[in-house]
Amino acid sequence: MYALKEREMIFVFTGPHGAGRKTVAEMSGSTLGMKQVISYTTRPPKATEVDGQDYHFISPAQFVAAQADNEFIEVSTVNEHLYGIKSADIELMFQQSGSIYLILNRFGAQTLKKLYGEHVVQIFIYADRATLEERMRESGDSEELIAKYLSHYEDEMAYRDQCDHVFENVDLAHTVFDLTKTLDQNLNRNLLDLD
Ligand SMILES: Nc1ncnc2c1ncn2[C@@H]1O[C@H](COP(=O)(O)OP(=O)(O)OP(=O)(O)O)[C@@H](O)[C@H]1O
Ligand SMILES: Nc1nc2c(ncn2[C@@H]2O[C@H](COP(=O)(O)O)[C@@H](O)[C@H]2O)c(=O)[nH]1
Repeated sequence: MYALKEREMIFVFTGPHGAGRKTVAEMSGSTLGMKQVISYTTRPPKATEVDGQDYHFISPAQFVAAQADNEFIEVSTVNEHLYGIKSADIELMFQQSGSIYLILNRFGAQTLKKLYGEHVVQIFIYADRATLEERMRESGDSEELIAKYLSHYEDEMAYRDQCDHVFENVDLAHTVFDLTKTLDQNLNRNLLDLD
């Protein structure tokens, strides 16, 4: 496991699927010069997804081999597919930036908190169930997939109390504004004059 240096910080974005975690994390992350650690998954890519950008898409055999080599710091199964974060990727991203971010379900968030303690800031992004359903439908997810994702909604929502910051993502510009300000304060930079 990569040993963090004193000032290195990990921001974990968690919350229900489709809440906008990826969207807001990328927007605030790029403003603050943070690097994302991309997960590996055995899930097939969706039409709009790019390998190496959204996920590293690998076969179940490749995933199992990497797991046997102890390459993953954390592994989770979601809707019958495997997801994981490689320790080497955390180290690599820290070579490029003093703070990194990941987008994980509650199990991944919990694991990173356990491993890295005070270095981890957990950020919960959510929207109400009907809004998420509408967003998933708009993005072209099948009814079967929408039902699968929504079956985790209540469990993911219950994790909000474990998180350091909670944002309801209704108006995107508003969420990104508040989030960027919060991250900036967590980094003790106060570089941004957002008021
Ligand atoms: N505030 C918002 N208002 C309307 N649409 C939004 C808002 N935020 C994000 N979206 C849209 O909702 C969809 C889901 O967003 P995103 O992929 O960022 O969510 P996520 O929580 O990362 O989910 P996933 O589990 O797919 O990674 C995307 O089509 C995105 O453009
Ligand atoms: N615990 C982990 N959760 C992860 C990881 N990579 C992604 N995720 C989360 O899984 C669900 C499903 O993702 P989807 O892209 O298939 O909709 C979602 O909540 C992701 O944030 C990981 O490495 N570990």
